[in-house]
Amino acid sequence: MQQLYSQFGQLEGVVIELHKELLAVRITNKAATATVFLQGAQLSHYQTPGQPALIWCSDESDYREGTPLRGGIPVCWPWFGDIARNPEAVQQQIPDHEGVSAHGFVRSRLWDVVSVATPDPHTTRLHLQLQLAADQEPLWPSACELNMVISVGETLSLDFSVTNLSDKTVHFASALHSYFGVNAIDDTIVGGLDEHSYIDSLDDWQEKQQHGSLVIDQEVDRIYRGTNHAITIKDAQRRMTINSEGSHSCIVWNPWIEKSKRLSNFADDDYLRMLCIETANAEQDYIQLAANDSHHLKLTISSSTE
Ligand SMILES: O=P(O)(O)OC[C@H]1O[C@H](O)[C@H](O)[C@@H](O)[C@@H]1O
Repeated sequence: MQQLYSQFGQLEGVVIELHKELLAVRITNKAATATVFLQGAQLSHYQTPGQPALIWCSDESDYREGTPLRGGIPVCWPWFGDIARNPEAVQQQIPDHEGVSAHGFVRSRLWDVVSVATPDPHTTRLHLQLQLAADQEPLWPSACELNMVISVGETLSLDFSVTNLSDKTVHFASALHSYFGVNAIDDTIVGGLDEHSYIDSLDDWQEKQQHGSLVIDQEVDRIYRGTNHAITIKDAQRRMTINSEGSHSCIVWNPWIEKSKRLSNFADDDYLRMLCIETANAEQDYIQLAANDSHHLKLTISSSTE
């Protein structure tokens, strides 16, 4: 912490802080506030002045090493959800599937801070990195470099990139598992999914078709296909817009009443105030990355009250 503080803690609007066992960078500039944890490069908070927080994070998160926070934007990599539900090519990259947790392993790993910059009073840019050396990771033997650049300003943007440093093509799935804060889930409409097909994981992984806007009035856990355009979340207070690059799939998830009771670090009624729209490379949209190539998964979030 001392070293981080002397490197980056002197910058105006940048505070290095400890939440129980976890280090975080707290950012304040003229346009927004944000908090990013070094564990998992996980953003937990983003808010613009006079607006409710855009990103939701559970008050029950326990801030322990090895446990991702419940909320914010966890990074899922190199598989999404249950490993057994990933494409064969992704599963084959992982040597041993026994007892592995959902959503890969990098969301609970400690990332390095490469730089923090404030190019102007309205923008702060944080660059985090995770180096995976060849044959050092039980769950990922190929050498890869993961970078996350988070820009905090009037909009929030994340650029998650993977560079394949091995001499073979690698295959992976990924997601920026964003938990959005909503005023009331039963007064929330998701736009941008009309006429898209999706996989319904709650109905035997059947393929279905979305017609019109999506209203959340029950448990929802779906992988939408072909979502390489803006998606909107409209509640009583505002419209949030999610733009992505390098992604053709997104997951829409709300645990609703019964699953909320079973979820870790989640209050029974938290489902009323959150909705996950996860910018992803999931299911058939998994990434095949040649040696020395990089893939960028980018997400930009903005909101307006009109
Ligand atoms: O509890 P976690 O491992 O963080 O997963 C939370 C949720 O993530 C995704 O959205 C999945 O589609 C859900 O099935 C899962 O319950």
